[in-house]
Amino acid sequence: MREVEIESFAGVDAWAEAIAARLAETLGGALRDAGRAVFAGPGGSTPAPVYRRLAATDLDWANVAVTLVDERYVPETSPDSNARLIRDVLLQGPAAAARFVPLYTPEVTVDRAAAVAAHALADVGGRFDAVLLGMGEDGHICSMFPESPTLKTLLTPTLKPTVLGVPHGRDGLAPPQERLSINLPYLMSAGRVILGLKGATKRAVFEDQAKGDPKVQPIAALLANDVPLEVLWTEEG
Ligand SMILES: O=C(O)[C@H](O)[C@@H](O)[C@H](O)[C@H](O)COP(=O)(O)O
Repeated sequence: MREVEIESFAGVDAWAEAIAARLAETLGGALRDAGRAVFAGPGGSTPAPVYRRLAATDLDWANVAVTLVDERYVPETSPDSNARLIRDVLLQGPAAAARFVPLYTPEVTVDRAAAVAAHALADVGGRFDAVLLGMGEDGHICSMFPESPTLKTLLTPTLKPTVLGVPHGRDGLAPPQERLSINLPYLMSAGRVILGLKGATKRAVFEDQAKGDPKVQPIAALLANDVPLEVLWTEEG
């Protein structure tokens, strides 16, 4: 199990600036080396300050594909939609030129939507250059929720990178949503994975979960499977 240093930042501005700069650096490197880049990010309440800064970065955004690490199984008109957050906050200004690859597909089952999303991600290379993750206070990342029936499959390191449908019931939303989530192999094959944490509670959860069982605890799985992980934290919750 790898040890990962938690890098501390005094305040959300410095924290968001540092994360956005590292994501932009990695995307810029992929654009220089391969002429294209792929970014995957989360929804939730944490990433917006990072997305605002990343959106303003001077990159060749027309050659960047932007996608999600997970999605609630709702249309973009829903306030719960992660795609809506990406379109409203990240795909603005210079970044509006990026190609967005959603995970949600209307009028199918969540598992059919996951198969369509897996195909769409494979179409943009089946690998992420830069990934931003958030974490819930239960230690979930992406839609890898404790005790979810899909958790063990999502955390199986030997599968190919893919997207799986996640039954509702564990995400703490009201009403609980079915979800779509990338699996651990997508994080193992990524160029850079940054986990952004805010507040003392999430820091303590990370430190506790890091010692856990990689078969059923996502943070432990990140550390046990050589994910190129950096953890950036700020006290400001
Ligand atoms: O769909 C989502 O909710 C996110 O993609 C999810 O993976 C998020 O990163 C965590 O739930 C943390 O959420 P907060 O940032 O709101 O704490």
